[in-house]
Amino acid sequence: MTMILTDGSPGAIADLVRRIVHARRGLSRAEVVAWVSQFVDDVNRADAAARIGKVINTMCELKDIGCGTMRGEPVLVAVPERRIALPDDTVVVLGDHGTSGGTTSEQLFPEVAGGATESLVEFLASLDEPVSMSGHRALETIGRWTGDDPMPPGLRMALSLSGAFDPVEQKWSISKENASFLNEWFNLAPSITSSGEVESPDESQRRVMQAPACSRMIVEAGPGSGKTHVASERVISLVEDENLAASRILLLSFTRIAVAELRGRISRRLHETPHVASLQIRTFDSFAARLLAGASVSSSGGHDASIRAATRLMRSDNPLVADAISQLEHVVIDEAQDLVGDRKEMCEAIFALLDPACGITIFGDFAQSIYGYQRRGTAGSTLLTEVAKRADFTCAQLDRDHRTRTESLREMFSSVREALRDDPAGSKDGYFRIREQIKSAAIEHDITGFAVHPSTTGGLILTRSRRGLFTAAEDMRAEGRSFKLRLPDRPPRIEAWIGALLGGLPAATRLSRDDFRSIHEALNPAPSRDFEECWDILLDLDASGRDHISVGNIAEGLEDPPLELLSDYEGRSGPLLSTIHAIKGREAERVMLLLTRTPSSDEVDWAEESRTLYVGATRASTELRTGWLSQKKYYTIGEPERFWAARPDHRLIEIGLEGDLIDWAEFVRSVHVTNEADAISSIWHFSNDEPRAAAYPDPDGRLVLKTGDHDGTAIGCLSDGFVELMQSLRKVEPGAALPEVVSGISVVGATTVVVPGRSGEAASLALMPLLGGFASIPR
Ligand SMILES: Nc1ncnc2c1ncn2[C@@H]1O[C@H](COP(=O)(O)OP(=O)(O)OP(=O)(O)O)[C@@H](O)[C@H]1O
Repeated sequence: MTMILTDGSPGAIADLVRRIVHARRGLSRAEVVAWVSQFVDDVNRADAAARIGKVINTMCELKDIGCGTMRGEPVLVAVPERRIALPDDTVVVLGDHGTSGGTTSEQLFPEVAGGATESLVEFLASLDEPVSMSGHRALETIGRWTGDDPMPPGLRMALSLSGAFDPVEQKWSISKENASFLNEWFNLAPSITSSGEVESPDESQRRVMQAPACSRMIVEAGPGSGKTHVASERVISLVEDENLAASRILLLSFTRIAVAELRGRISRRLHETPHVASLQIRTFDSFAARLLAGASVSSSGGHDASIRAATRLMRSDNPLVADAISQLEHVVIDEAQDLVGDRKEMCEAIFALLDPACGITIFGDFAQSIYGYQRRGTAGSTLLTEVAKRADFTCAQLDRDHRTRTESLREMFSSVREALRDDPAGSKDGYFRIREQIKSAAIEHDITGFAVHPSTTGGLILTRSRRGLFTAAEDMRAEGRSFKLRLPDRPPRIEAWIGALLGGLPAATRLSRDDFRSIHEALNPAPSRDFEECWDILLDLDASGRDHISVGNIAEGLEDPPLELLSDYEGRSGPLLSTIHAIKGREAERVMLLLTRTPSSDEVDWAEESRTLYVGATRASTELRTGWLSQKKYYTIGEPERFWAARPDHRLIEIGLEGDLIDWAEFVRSVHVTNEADAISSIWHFSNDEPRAAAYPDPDGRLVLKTGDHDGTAIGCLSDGFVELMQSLRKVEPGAALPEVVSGISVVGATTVVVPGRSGEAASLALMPLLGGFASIPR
């Protein structure tokens, strides 16, 4: 072995460590440190030893060398070689390779020519702890860790492999490709834009934003033209420039997430405006629920039934309702191309009651109309097409695409939209032509192994159908990849710690900071947010401006929860898997659009299929890829569709859709829950452990979900709707005897729920489990 005086760089130290371990196959750690120290040119021996120690730790962590103990003494041993391909196409080698990286190399691991044994994707996927670091600043190619918290081990390992990394100084220098890969992998670059920055409008946007408050306007424009952006700017301008009172503006959109995003953006901009909280920014469903509650009309049977009841109410000449609606001075509606059936009729009922001076701004894009199956016989009719026929509306356009970052995407966004406009009826040939146009705008297409493709570390993975989504999730799982899953038709999730801490307390309960601290400290397992963070969130929700909180106020604040407490997916890190339908209106830098060879089913609506592909492809701002998916076979049942499968002695049925559990108040009443706090504590424990639960029949003929066996704590109760479906799968009458047990139900999390007060009392809080997977029903 030649003796070299090193510059003390981590790469040089690693090289020396590797040499001696390679030569001796295994020796004590102290011996390695002593041997390497003599070559390190540092006057302070203790510093040098500490430096060498850190490098050795990093090498052990990455299994470049093995570490263990022999007779109580730490030892280092040689381990087999692994070659890891990095996103920038270089290959680094770990383990017992006998390759010298050169004594001045900044890199901890030498680069080699030739094939790799695994990719960085596989390496990172194999780590135990998936890491999502959203909220941190994105990594630059040259940088230094400045977070107050210690650098997560996953990031440390990834940086060590990706280029020059100094584990002592926590500094790095890596290639552009590797940096962008790591940003995606660790969620460092926000992939779904929800930025609240003020962007200066283009001319066409300005015309819409600044139109007189009384104008009635349809704004029909393509993806990325800023419809949602302009919808919120329109509201801001109505308040700031046209002096409309916040309470007289109604903005309706589809999902709670979209509404929370709009509300967040608008209230940040209007924070100095008095009564900004009285802006009515709602989903169609919550608008209907409010209207019914205001008129003391109760409605059961889910969202669609409430929408129909609200429409009937508005058409019933009820003076209170007519008065409330006629007070409005402006109504804004987003995504009008998807307003069909009951929701479309509800909007028309609203319009009929508006004062003639009330303005209306409707945003939509014909090319993104993808809810045809809701139409029920009124083919082609959406709020957008209906209003376009009215003489009292003018049409405006937005003419710039603000989403795309590449020329090929920009070109595809507009040419496919033209193709869709030219052929509204659609055809099979037209569909395949559009598919080819989309594929040629992709930076890669025909990807077959999307689940091992290095691009699928972040961004969106989109499927046409739920069936495709389930299959894609299974493929990712089989490769050990972490991902987030957005299942349509699932209940919304509000962070569970609120229900876990305050659930079951009477609405009138008041808590001081110290009271809350002791509840927070006692919660086991501890919530993911620390005491200070939780307290600040609750003070905001309470909104009374006092230094204590009341449960009733928090419950009221959660009726329109802020975005930071809401999520519409399960899983913590990795790309977001979603159906195209469930992702409309959102965007990401990177999109993997998964195609199936031909759309299945006998009666294909080719125009709708084409528009759906278009919506999927236009979510991408920078990188679009297309891949192939071979869908698994499942049977479906019910509306919305859910999967089931037959087994020799049982059937499996998908569980966890919205409405599969009865609501909290009914659960407490009908299952005779005497101690709500106990039930909530069990739900909290259960949702953290994510084990399986089972449902057992009770004497009243209900299927009660329990932890453990029949004597476990009740944590929920299956709804009549679910039980009916289940009985029909068993091919028995709905009222026939229930099975002795329905097992295998996964508790995938929990959500805080608001429990409406009885007869005018304030609302309170509870915690409900979120279910997933397939329930097993004996034949
Ligand atoms: N004037 C502008 N300047 C800069 N960025 C803008 C501007 N207008 C919109 N954007 C940005 O462009 C992107 C697309 O905007 P937005 O999502 O509102 O479009 P959209 O028309 O609603 O799209 P889609 O129909 O696909 O839902 C967003 O990231 C938005 O912040």
